Formats: sequence, C-alpha cells, structure tokens
Amino acid sequence: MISIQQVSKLYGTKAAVDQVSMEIASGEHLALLGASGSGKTTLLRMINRLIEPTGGTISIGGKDITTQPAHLLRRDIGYVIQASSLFPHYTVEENISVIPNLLKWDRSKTTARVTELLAKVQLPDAYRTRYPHQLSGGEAQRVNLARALAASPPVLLMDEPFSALDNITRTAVRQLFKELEELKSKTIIMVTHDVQEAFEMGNTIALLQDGKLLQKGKPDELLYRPVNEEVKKFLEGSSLSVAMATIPAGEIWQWLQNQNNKKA
Ligand SMILES: Nc1ncnc2c1ncn2[C@@H]1O[C@H](COP(=O)(O)OP(=O)(O)OP(=O)(O)O)[C@@H](O)[C@H]1O
Repeated sequence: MISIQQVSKLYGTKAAVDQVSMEIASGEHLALLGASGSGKTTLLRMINRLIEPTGGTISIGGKDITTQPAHLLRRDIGYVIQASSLFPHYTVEENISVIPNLLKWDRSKTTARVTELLAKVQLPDAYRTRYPHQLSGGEAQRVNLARALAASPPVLLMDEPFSALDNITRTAVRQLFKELEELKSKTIIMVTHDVQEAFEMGNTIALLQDGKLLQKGKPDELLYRPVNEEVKKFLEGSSLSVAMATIPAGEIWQWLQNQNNKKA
C-alpha cells in the first residue's frame, strides 16, 4: 500500500535517512523503532511531505506522492504528534472539525461525526466546548486522535503519540488506541524509541539506526531471527520484558530455554 524506495534525506553531507526501502501493506501497523537521531521522524514526515526527500520515491496505493499537491495528500493521511499540537484558540469540536470543514462537509454531518468520535475516544460529550488548555495530557491526546480520524483517512502517521504522558495515562491511552475498532483496518506508522511500546503496538517493526533500516519484520522475527548483531544488541536489554508482554504465556519457557541455550 505504501512503498518506500531508496529514500534518503541529507542535511549538508549527513544522511538523516539513508537509502531506506520498505513496503507497508494495507492494514499494517508498523512501529518505526530506533534510538534518538536514528531518522524515524524524518522518514515519517517524508510520507506526508512535511519533509521532501533528497532522493528516492514514496508511493501510496501505487501513486507517487509528489504527483498531487501536498495539502491534498495530507487530507488522506491522519497525523498525530505529541499532546501540544491542538490549535489553542479552537474548541475541542473546532479542532476535530478542521479537516471536515476543509472538505466542506455539511454542518450536521460534521457535528454528528464529532459526537461519534468523542464517544469512541471515551470523552464526555460536554468536552466539545472546552479549549485545549482545559484538558489533561491524556484527554488532549484523545482529541488529537479524534481530529486525525475525523475524515476517515486510510493512513495514520503517529510520532511518539504517548511520550508526553505520565506512565498511568500512557497505559490508558495506549490501551484505547489498541482497542479502537476504527483503527484496526487502517495502515498505521508509529514512531517510537520505546522497544516495549513498539512490540505492544506494532504488528510489524522497522528498526532504524543512523538513518539506515536494519530490519523490518514481525515482532517475533526481530526477536528470534535478528539479521545481525546490531539488531540483537538493540533488543537485548529489553527482550525479556518484551517477550513477557507479547509472547503467549505458554511459549515463554520455550523462549527462555532458547535464550539459555544460545548463551551456553
Ligand atoms: N532540519 C534539520 N537540519 C539538520 N539536521 C537535522 C534536521 N532534522 C533532523 N536532523 C538530523 O537528522 C538526524 C535524524 O533526526 P530525526 O529527528 O529524524 O531522528 P529521530 O530518530 O526521530 O530522533 P528523536 O527520537 O530524537 O526524535 C539527527 O541526527 C538530526 O540531528
């Protein structure tokens, strides 16, 4: 569905993203994982053309993304970043209505969609008249998600959407994101530096290092069949907690045994 071919972004002579190629299938939930500075955000922002690549091509549904104006492309791509991205002088309802208004939806259709989305992100309907400064971080992030979903884009990009939240709120908001029916059919690319989060939220993971793609695959492929020492090392520190969170309980002992055999 999304095809990234030999994509690079140079700043001066330094490659923030270095010849990255990958295919992201329709309905895939991809976690873009890597340490700080590995190029995750740069790669993500090239997909909605907030950053233009220095080289390579990106296409969505077989169509090169540069063949239409960037503002039109972005109407089909939801974008969720950290909690502070709501328009401060717009109410919750106005924030959620931004794309429907651009698309010139009927007033009653937009109002109904806001009502539906507030219920889906589990916020009281009365919040529609609140302003962003009257929301907690977790509430603001729910509104961000509602805004990104408003016009039902098939693709959703998320950049560290939980990182500004405290631990308890983060767990609750992640849970909501995981369970929301409307998200299940979408193609989602989510940036995170948190291994546990990548394994919990992604049905595939792409690990970046120094702008290069080290490995893309299902979570258990990265865990059990790392393509090189770098992947293995990156996951090593967190592999037990990741395994506990993502591998069915019955298989944990097998996994631990394999780990011990490898060490012996
Ligand atoms: N506008 C810019 N000008 C110069 N260098 C940049 C620019 N944007 C990013 N970089 C550099 O490109 C590299 C990748 O940055 P990027 O923000 O994509 O990494 P990241 O993996 O998302 O990191 P983080 O998790 O810290 O946000 C970094 O070395 C960064 O310093």
